[in-house]
Amino acid sequence: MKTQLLESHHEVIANEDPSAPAPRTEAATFRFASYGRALIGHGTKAILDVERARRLGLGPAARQLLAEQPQGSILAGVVPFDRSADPYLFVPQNVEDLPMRGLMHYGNDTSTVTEVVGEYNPTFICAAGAAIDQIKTGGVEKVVLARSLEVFADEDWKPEAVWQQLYQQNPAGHSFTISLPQDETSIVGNSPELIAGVRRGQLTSHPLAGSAPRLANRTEDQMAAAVLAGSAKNLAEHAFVVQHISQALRSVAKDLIVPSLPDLLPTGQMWHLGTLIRASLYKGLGSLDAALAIHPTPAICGSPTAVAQALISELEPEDRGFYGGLVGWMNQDGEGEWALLLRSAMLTGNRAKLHAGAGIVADSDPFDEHSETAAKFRTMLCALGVDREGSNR
Ligand SMILES: C=C(O[C@@H]1C=C(C(=O)O)C=C[C@H]1O)C(=O)O
Repeated sequence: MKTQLLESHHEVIANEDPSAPAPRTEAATFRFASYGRALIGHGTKAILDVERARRLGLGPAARQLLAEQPQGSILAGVVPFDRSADPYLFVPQNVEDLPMRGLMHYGNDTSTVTEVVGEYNPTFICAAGAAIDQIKTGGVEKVVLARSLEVFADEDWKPEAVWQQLYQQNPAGHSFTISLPQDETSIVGNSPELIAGVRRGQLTSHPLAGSAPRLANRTEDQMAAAVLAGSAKNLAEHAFVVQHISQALRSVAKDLIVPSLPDLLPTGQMWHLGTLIRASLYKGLGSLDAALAIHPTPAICGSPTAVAQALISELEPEDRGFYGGLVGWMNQDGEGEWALLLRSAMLTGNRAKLHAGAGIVADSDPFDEHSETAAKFRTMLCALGVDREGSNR
């Protein structure tokens, strides 16, 4: 799919020979794997000027920057959860489009974990209780609260190794790394949620809301999925997200096709309710415009958006940064993929900082929501080597 997306790309280096040695891509500034292929960006040719983005709007500024680049360039990067904070979007010096199977050379060779800090988080439980009180008072229906966790290793984390682990565990997700220009930090993750994908003008969005942890016993796991699919609370929460997104997409697309019932999406660690929405993107717009029209969805923020966002700033002890934002890429035809930035970690030296959140509604139980975030952490924890035996689905 990506080969077709980038068929006009003059810098693509094909690597279809299965006997060829795995290309080494340790120095990549961007990696984005989905559908069995990966875009690997090297170097940084240009960075989107945040002043230009403020002046023109992020979507138009991104398209303008791409139009100034040599044919075949792509824009890659991250947009924060908070739309008023600065994005980090850049044009890699060159980009390769490679089959994932040719890239997997790390195996289980990740750093050894020495300490995990924050597995039980009473502050989150109190914040969830306060959010439930606010919801019952009125003015806000749902707020998604997140918490963080730190994992330390005996040596520096290797973003590429963690990325390969994530892909191995969840090949159906969108596995990414981004090297940030400051602090020698990389963001790495495996998102199950496509906010906007565009190919030949056709837009797809696959919002998720409503979750349950996967279970080791096969029968129990199937039961958990069936319970989720029949849960009135989760179905209502899901329908609400789909309605919000369908409405928001009408500003950038037409001919929306919205299934009336969600499907069940399994990741290695979670079951989710998901709805595949399809539409035709208006001419002249790109995949980033579509993603920005939806972001932040009630699945990561809450509803109404502004009230939920204010409550998140009040109740969460730290700024989310890029967690809950967008990660992806776009080419000069506007095609591309933007995923929700979650099931992720910021890697700085030997420290990994993880985030996970859960949607709080009037009948939520703070302890259950804490458990849901614990289940969502498992994607990254397994990739980092904590609890790897729980990742064998
Ligand atoms: C907030 C997270 O996940 C989001 C919330 C979900 C839910 O409430 O069911 C499901 C998927 C994501 O949209 C996270 O993984 O940190």
